[in-house]
Amino acid sequence: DVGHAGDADVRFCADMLGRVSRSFAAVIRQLPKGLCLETVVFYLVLRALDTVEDDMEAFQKDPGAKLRHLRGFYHVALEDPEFKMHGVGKGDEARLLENFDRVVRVFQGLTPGMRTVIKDITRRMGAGMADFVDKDLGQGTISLQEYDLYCHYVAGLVGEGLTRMFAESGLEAPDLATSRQELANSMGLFLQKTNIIRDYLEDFVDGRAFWPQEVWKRHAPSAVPAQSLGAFAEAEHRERALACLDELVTNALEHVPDCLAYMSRLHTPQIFRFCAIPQVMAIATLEKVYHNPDVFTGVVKIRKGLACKLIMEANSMGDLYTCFSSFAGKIARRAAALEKRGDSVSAQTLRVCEEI
Ligand SMILES: CC(C)(C)CN1C(=O)[C@@H](CC(=O)N[C@@H](CC(=O)O)C(=O)O)O[C@H](c2cccc3ccccc23)c2cc(Cl)ccc21
Repeated sequence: DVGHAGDADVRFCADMLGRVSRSFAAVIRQLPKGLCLETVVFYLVLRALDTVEDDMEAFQKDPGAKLRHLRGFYHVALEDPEFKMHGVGKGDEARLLENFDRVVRVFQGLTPGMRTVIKDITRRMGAGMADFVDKDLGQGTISLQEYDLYCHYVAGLVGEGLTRMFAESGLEAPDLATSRQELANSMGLFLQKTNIIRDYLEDFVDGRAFWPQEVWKRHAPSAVPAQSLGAFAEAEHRERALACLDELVTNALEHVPDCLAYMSRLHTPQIFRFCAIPQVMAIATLEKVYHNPDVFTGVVKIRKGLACKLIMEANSMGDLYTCFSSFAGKIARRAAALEKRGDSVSAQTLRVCEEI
């Protein structure tokens, strides 16, 4: 029972989830009652916010409007049961915003505790996104510290929100929500950094560059910002581009011990799987992109067959240790071979892989 939100609204949310998130929808649906609908709403609210942040055309005539929408989304969107947005995003994401009032009515049917978490995370994420819109990400984030801060806003906060929702549902211990913020943050950073590394070309074509200048300047031919990032796609800069890529993969791998520590504290099987499946997909993706020039000419995705195998082997910490050490071992072997050829980054990669 979700209060005055009609069944039609709940059905809309369930249908929309399947449209905006390919394989992850099935993972959310297996969550227990008392957490499933809450997570669907949370996912859709975050997706709506992400759609506003991502739209580079809709606010061209009034850039201030994007900042106002991002900073005000938690209040305007989640308080107004008639809230809709037209002309933002495309395809199913635009449809989500045009019918957002239906999500709001389901949100308002959730318990006060759940609403508090979702509203708090939406507020802080929107404010953080707005800060970075100003920084003109076309030049890439400046430093590794800003890279971590951006990932904290768009993904680390999701970890904090989910951790608090797990506790709110009574299915996981509250201590996970208080003392373990750092671990929950790492869960998000690991996923987001993997996405940013994998989506290099796609983002560059969209005029966005999330790769931190602090890293690619070290390897980029000339210090001309926007071109350098694009120059990586050209063959003659291939070696430098791969060194930059390997450094970012190594940086992402540093979060693995925290992610494993976080998941070792989960007790509910469905919640464990909900957290573990994106993690095993990410470690497999990092292994596939490490020192892989295809990253600069297309989007490197793991094969469907491997994805299915990973999903079947994400049921216990034993499964996770096996999966993570297997992929870390593959990366370490590639790094060792590169180090023999005088590669500069691979020694650091080896050190990080030995920690996993
Ligand atoms: C940016 C992001 C990593 C937070 C996005 N994010 C995720 O990536 C999804 C997975 C997903 O959407 N996969 C896509 C793959 C793809 O789109 O390429 C799929 O369709 O299979 O998982 C995360 C997610 C799941 C479980 C625990 C998490 C802890 C901290 C942070 C995020 C956590 C997620 C949970 C929620 Cl509630 C909302 C968003 C996310």
